[in-house]
Amino acid sequence: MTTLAPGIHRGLAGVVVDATGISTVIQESNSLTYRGYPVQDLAARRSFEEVAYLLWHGELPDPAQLADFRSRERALRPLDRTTAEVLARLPETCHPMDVLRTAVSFFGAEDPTEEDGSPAAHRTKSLNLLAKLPTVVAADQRRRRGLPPVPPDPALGYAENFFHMCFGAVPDPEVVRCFEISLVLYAEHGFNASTFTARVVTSTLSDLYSAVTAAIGALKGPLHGGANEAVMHMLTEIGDPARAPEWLAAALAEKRKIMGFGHRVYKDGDSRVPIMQHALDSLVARGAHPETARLAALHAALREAMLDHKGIHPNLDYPAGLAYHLMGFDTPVFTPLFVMSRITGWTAHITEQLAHNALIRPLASYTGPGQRAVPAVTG
Ligand SMILES: CC(=O)SCCNC(=O)CCNC(=O)[C@H](O)C(C)(C)COP(=O)(O)OP(=O)(O)OC[C@H]1O[C@@H](n2cnc3c(N)ncnc32)[C@H](O)[C@@H]1OP(=O)(O)O
Ligand SMILES: O=C([O-])CC(=O)C(=O)O
Repeated sequence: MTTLAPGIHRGLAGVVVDATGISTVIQESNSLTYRGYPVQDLAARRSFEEVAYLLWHGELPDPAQLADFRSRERALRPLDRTTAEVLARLPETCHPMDVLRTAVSFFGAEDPTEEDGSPAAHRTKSLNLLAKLPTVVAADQRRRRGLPPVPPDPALGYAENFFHMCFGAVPDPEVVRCFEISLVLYAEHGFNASTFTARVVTSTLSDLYSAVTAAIGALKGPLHGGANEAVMHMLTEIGDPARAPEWLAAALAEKRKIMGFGHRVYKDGDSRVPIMQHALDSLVARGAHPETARLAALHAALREAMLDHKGIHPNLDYPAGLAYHLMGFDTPVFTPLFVMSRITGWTAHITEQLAHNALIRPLASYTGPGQRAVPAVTG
């Protein structure tokens, strides 16, 4: 391991770079709050739409505010023809996160108010993205399955409508509820890498679409949001629950990172995991299929082996990855599902960054060659 000069914090580990009023992890009680409300209570009692409103406005909506928010979100869901055509031209070999990144960039290019950074303009743009991203994700999954898009249904809530656009049907309320819980848990998590990326872009006084496009790029990586997809690939690679300890020992010997485990902030377990694991358990209990039982046993066996070998706990991506598989989503779509939720946290942070802006520009300790003369050109 490289020894760093004093004062260097590689990866900004442990560095507090600004203040935020949006969310916090309370280490002593291993809990997470959004605007002061414990996330487990929000997941149990509130819809994802209410949580989005809370993150953006600072307070939960009253019934009239919620009704207005819901009707505006529902009206904004359809994609215009040009956007649908642009996205349909992207090669099917590209990752669904590339489709989302392109979509957000295109929404910015189409928006004549792109440069308007006022809080009111930000709220309109954020709601537009919240409403349209599921339409993009669902149409993309269907295209890859060789199916035409299913238009959004304004009679359905956010989570139900997403299932409807993906599969042409809404599953049992219990499955929809598990999905909604995952959206609430994924919505916001402080200065994580993608949110920080959005804040860096915003700090130059660039526009919201540029910040969100960059955040999608940061979330795609497997050390961050890409881990929920990577969990499923890993479970497929291991295959048999009995193989989990031996597979893990070999992977750790090769210094591989085990996807869905570990966290920069939580060292004794991610506060969101018990809630998501409970939702996953309820999905497993519904599935009579032997494949579901095998995957659940494998998931548990790897979690136990990781705790035994390394003492490292799972993060939210570990139960969310398998839960999304059991809900019927294709594996490459798992990280876009994270985007559909985190768009709320990103845009709340973009607005907060602008309200107290300072250009984010750290320093580096130089380790290259000392100053030297440029040699004369020969020949
Ligand atoms: C929603 C989210 O974005 S949550 C994060 C999702 N990402 C993942 O699941 C990817 C796998 N996890 C990891 O790579 C890491 O745990 C991270 C990137 C999340 C956090 O990393 P850091 O805070 O930088 O911790 P760091 O990588 O220094 O780990 C500390 C020690 O634990 C080990 N460790 C941490 N996580 C893992 C893991 N998943 N697999 C194997 N070893 C691990 C490291 O190898 C290191 O060991 P060492 O001290 O012997 O070198
Ligand atoms: O906080 C982090 O570093 C990663 C994470 O769990 C999240 O973004 O939800």
